[in-house]
Amino acid sequence: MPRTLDGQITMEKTPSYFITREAPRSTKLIVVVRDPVTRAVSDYTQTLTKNPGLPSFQNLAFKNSTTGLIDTSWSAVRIGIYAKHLENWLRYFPLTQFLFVSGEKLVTDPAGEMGRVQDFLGLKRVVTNKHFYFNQTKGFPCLKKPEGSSRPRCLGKSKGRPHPHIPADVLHRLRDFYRPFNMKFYQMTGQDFGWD
Ligand SMILES: Nc1ncnc2c1ncn2[C@@H]1O[C@H](COP(=O)(O)OS(=O)(=O)O)[C@@H](OP(=O)(O)O)[C@H]1O
Repeated sequence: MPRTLDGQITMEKTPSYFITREAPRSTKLIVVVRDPVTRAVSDYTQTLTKNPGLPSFQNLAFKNSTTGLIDTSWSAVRIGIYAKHLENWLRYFPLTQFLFVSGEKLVTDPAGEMGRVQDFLGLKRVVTNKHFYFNQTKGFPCLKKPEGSSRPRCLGKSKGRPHPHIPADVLHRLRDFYRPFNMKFYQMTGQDFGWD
């Protein structure tokens, strides 16, 4: 991470920070969370692109496919148990240092979520609705015209990839598995993300 000078804000992002041991103390923490079931499939999709010989999603998600026992040691599943990870974080950081951004709203209302981010960081609301448009081809919002560029800018090919088909009963079992953790997470954050 680069040194931060007076008047500057250093931003760093990766999902794995949420489950790692090392993290600076005096910092604001922004966590983008989406439905853990979709998150697991997204995670799997990303790994599948790098390793096409990967076993099926259901092979990795279940310890035992007959009993439906979920394999929580698989990181794609484990990361989505947000309440557990947040429990650890709250041992060291107060809830006020966190902002939880809805991954779903980031797609349906990017300006709204960015408004919350700017408020949380104590910044003027510079990024607003007028900076976004919905790109039909990409199927996601994109930036109209980033600073210093004359062209619109969407996120790269690796963001917003189509997901493989996962059997409905597999998704159903996973949804049942996450439900109590989701409820706990809503309670802890005071936000209902509407994943059920
Ligand atoms: N505007 C816009 N354009 C494209 N994609 C968008 C956008 N907003 C949110 N998303 C969602 O971001 C998901 C990928 O982000 P990740 O945080 O998983 O990426 S990474 O882990 O840092 O590689 C990615 O997940 P997948 O759909 O599974 O690819 C997207 O759903």
